[in-house]
Amino acid sequence: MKNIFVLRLGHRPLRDKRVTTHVALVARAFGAKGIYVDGKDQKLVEKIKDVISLWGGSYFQVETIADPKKLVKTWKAKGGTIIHLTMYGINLPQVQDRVQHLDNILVVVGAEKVEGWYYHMADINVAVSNQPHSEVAALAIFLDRLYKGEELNIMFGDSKIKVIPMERGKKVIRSDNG
Ligand SMILES: C[S@@+](CC[C@H](N)C(=O)[O-])C[C@H]1O[C@@H](n2cnc3c(N)ncnc32)[C@H](O)[C@@H]1O
Repeated sequence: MKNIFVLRLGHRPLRDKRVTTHVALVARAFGAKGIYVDGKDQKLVEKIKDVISLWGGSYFQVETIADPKKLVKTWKAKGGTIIHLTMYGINLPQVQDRVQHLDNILVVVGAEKVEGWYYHMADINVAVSNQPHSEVAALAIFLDRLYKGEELNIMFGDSKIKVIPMERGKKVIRSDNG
């Protein structure tokens, strides 16, 4: 698994609760090692930790941070790459070969308008099509191209619950008598 972290900018606890939760769930499910959320929201952190406790992935870090610019500067100073997902960037098919060789990426996604500073600091501003849509969709497709689809087979060895895939119906097994 690559060293991929997500930085979710501009989280507003009341308005963005659901979308930021989905950004975090996509990050965990599709092969990131953690998420930094710009803003204070302990409830959100607890919610993601509850999912991790049941579905596994205890390595996945969830942290709220007060100074996202410091994180970006530190990430770059340590030799990591900043990928900012924005509809104004270079469309993903044109940069995916370059991106697939990278191991150490901070993927930045916004909520509302993202400050120009992030566009300048990014090593690549990547668009997932040049049409407006959602940070959840953009992150999912970015991770899928980065891992060439292999993230869909991800297994969490420490999960307490496991889905038994079937064409019809729902079956899960639990190892914790829950
Ligand atoms: C709802 S959009 C807000 C976009 C906002 N109007 C702006 O100017 O940045 C929230 C986030 O979704 C992501 N996003 C939306 N459309 C995208 C696209 N086509 N490609 C990549 N990321 C996208 C970006 O990270 C963006 O900051």
